[in-house]
Amino acid sequence: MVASVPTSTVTTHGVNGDVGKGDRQATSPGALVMDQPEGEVLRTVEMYDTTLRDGTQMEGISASVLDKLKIALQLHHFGMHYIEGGWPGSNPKDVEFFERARKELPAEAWERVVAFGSTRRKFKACAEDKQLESLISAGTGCVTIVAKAWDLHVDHILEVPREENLAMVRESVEHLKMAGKEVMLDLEHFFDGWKANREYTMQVCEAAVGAKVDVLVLCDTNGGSLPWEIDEIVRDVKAAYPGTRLGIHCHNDQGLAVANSLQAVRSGADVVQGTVNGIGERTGNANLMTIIPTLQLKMGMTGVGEHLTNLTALSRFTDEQFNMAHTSGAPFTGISAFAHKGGIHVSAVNKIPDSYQHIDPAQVGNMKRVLVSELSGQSNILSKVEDSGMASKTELKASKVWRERMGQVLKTVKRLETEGYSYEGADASVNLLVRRTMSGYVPPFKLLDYLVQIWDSDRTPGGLEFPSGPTTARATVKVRVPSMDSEAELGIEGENPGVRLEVAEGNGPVDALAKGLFRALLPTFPSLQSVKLSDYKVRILDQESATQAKTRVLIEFYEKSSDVGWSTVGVNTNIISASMSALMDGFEYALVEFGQSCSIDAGTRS
Ligand SMILES: CC(=O)SCCNC(=O)CCNC(=O)[C@H](O)C(C)(C)COP(=O)(O)OP(=O)(O)OC[C@H]1O[C@@H](n2cnc3c(N)ncnc32)[C@H](O)[C@@H]1OP(=O)(O)O
Ligand SMILES: CC(C)C(=O)C(=O)O
Repeated sequence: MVASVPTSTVTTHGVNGDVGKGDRQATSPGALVMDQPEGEVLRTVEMYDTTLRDGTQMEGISASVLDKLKIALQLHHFGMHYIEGGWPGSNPKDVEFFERARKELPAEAWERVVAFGSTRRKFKACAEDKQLESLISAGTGCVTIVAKAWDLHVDHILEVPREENLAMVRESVEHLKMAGKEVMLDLEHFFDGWKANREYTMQVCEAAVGAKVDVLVLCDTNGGSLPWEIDEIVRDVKAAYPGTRLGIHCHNDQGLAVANSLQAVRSGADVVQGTVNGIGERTGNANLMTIIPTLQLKMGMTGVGEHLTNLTALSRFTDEQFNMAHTSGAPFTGISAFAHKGGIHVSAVNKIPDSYQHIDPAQVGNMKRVLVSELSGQSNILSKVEDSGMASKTELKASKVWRERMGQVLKTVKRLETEGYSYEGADASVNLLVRRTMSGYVPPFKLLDYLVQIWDSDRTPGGLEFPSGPTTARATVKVRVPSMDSEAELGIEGENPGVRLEVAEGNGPVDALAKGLFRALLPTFPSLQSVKLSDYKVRILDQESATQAKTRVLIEFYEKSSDVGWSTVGVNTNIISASMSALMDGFEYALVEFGQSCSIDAGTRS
């Protein structure tokens, strides 16, 4: 399998070996090239992904066959060396996964898929073991089986004589090797077993190595080991079996799975098992989204090569498939992983990005973000102005007017955040705060008034026949569009040429208001056609005020053709007013950012 995926082979260079200048430059600033056992110059470490097997053992996760196929394909594109697909002896869904993966995945992806199972059942011949049979018929080139390595499990869980467990290991490995498989043996509870009875764990290894196992995977199943214990034990097994590839499989019960896996690699492990985003049984598995960039950027290995820039995309795609909320603070891949909020941090990263970033976010496909909040200094606002293209860094530095504007915006942000606004998730509202300080800025429209009626569709208040079904609200929206003042010049009749009054119904008051605003603005600004609302979040700020509480509304928008998104904020004790402020900011931002396309379409006016 190694030979079939040369581009994504992880290679380490020992300090004692000939580490070229180019290799060192590939690491991040200040990173140390990994030290290896003396005399070892070049070593290959492979990435073994168990998202689709151990990952799905996490509470709350249930994946369809299609989900698993989609993830397997992405893992392949990412350059993962081994993709454990599931346990065909466990359930029909996993059987179907292997059947479909063989037919539907590209051949090179299928070559990387691994079937998982266990050693034969106790006191049973391998040839009669249905579970081993299902592993063989899954058709993968590589098979991984789990075996007991801790005498406690042999005596009290499996409840067999220790000799029988050794026979289960030896015969199962031999059986699968006879079937032509590459065989990995997951030695469950290896570290606990070694600490309790080193001699027995070594006998288990001996049985497997004697049967020509390809990889001995040492598992920290309960996740209770410490990095220095991992170091001692991996080195011990490596010394005993220098010619056998070793794997590491760590659980995260102490939050040490990544550290333990990296330590195991330093101590001699050749294959690292883990999952995307660290999902897995209990507190999860070792997070490959942290391990891979660390190996590649900090430990001088080639990792998954140029695929590393897809790390963030893979991480978020997998969350999406499993319907899990993305962890914003996830190292490397989280949306907050390179987000800077404190003014002192932003001031520094604006000068030298590495001052508060351990790597360049682009290396893992992530990006630096600057947040605006009450903890900001002028540097935060400066960043936003520069990013939006309103002014260049040089202009911003040289211009007294800009400095005053930014000071004014900062003051406004701090005052409004005291009142309940939160700007860190509302970049578009920040952008408009800046624009509104600029002389000559004319908002593309002005809200004159609005009215919302709501009703319970099951009743007919006042004897009126209110519509039933999803429609529960009606909004009347009146706006003034300065650019329409020219309508009179174009010969379009009307009492108030710059004013538009529209009515719309929706499945709630905010929906009706959004539709009303769209309707009022679209004829003048057809570019709004491609603007969509994607999310609406409400937060009650002072719950103790009960129904009089202040409400913060955050609305997310996106523009369909460019897929660019933006968010706005509104705060009020009246949820409708808060929503209307956020809605208006969203539309105003769309018009100033994506062009106002002020073609007056008289035909749409009735
Ligand atoms: C550390 C890990 O994560 S290992 C992977 C764990 N993942 C899973 O268990 C998910 C998939 N599991 C399943 O679908 C089911 O548990 C099956 C199909 C494997 C087995 O189901 P059942 O036959 O009903 O057995 P059950 O799950 O109740 O118990 C497990 C049996 O396997 C035995 N067993 C455990 N490990 C091994 C092993 N390495 N080799 C052989 N037998 C084993 C246990 O002793 C127990 O048998 P016993 O009741 O005779 O003592
Ligand atoms: C089967 C093995 C790898 C396992 O999941 C564990 O030991 O945690």
